[in-house]
Amino acid sequence: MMIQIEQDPAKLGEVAAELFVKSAKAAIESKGKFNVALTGGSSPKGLYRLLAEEKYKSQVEWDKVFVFWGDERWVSLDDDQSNAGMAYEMLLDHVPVLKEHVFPMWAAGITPEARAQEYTGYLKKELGEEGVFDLILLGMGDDGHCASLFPGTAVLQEENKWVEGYFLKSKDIHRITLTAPLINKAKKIVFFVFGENKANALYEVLEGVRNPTEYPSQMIQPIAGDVQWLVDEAAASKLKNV
Ligand SMILES: O=C(O)[C@H](O)[C@@H](O)[C@H](O)[C@H](O)COP(=O)(O)O
Repeated sequence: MMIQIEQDPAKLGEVAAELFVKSAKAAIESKGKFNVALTGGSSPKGLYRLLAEEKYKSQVEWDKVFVFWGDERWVSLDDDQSNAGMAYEMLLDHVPVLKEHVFPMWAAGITPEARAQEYTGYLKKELGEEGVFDLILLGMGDDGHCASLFPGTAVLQEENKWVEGYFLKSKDIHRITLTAPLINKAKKIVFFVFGENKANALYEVLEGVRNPTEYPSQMIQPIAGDVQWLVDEAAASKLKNV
């Protein structure tokens, strides 16, 4: 586990962009492709903007990049709430990624539960049975959730499935999410945690007693890979061991 704290979130966007490029290069060099899961929320926007700029864009072999998501709100791509819609707008529409290599979680005319199975099929095809992502980006909510692993939800108990679709009562919306066991197989996981409203949850997740039902981000402990936390000073303000 590594934690980097900066006053300015823009600096962390640059750190993440360097890391994305490095991770893509290493994966493409070793196996000819890069499997990445993107995150929604506001925190990764700086990273997406940078990756769409020439400086970083030119360093990635986009035709070898396979794009998935950590989670999605069950809304169509043109909805303001769509994580995939945001990523297209900020990044994917501006880089030469191949359309058939981009896998939004939402699809029309199917239930989120059935889509979760379908999505698992795409993952098995591109990642293989091992299910090891090269890179997974995650945000964290002020309640300690990440992806759509929300406090007190049944998906937190999942041990086998890679993807789950379910109705999130507290937000009155269906969600689809990668499960913790799949996320934990990744080579590299990067958390973005920006803003004072995250300070309490971040303290609980990193330094509080173990209680993943209440603070699901505590479940993210890669088996063989590593996790890097990119945190601004406001979000880090309650941490003691840094
Ligand atoms: O669909 C979602 O709800 C997101 O993927 C979620 O997990 C997000 O990353 C956090 O809520 C942090 O969001 P912010 O970056 O906007 O604080």
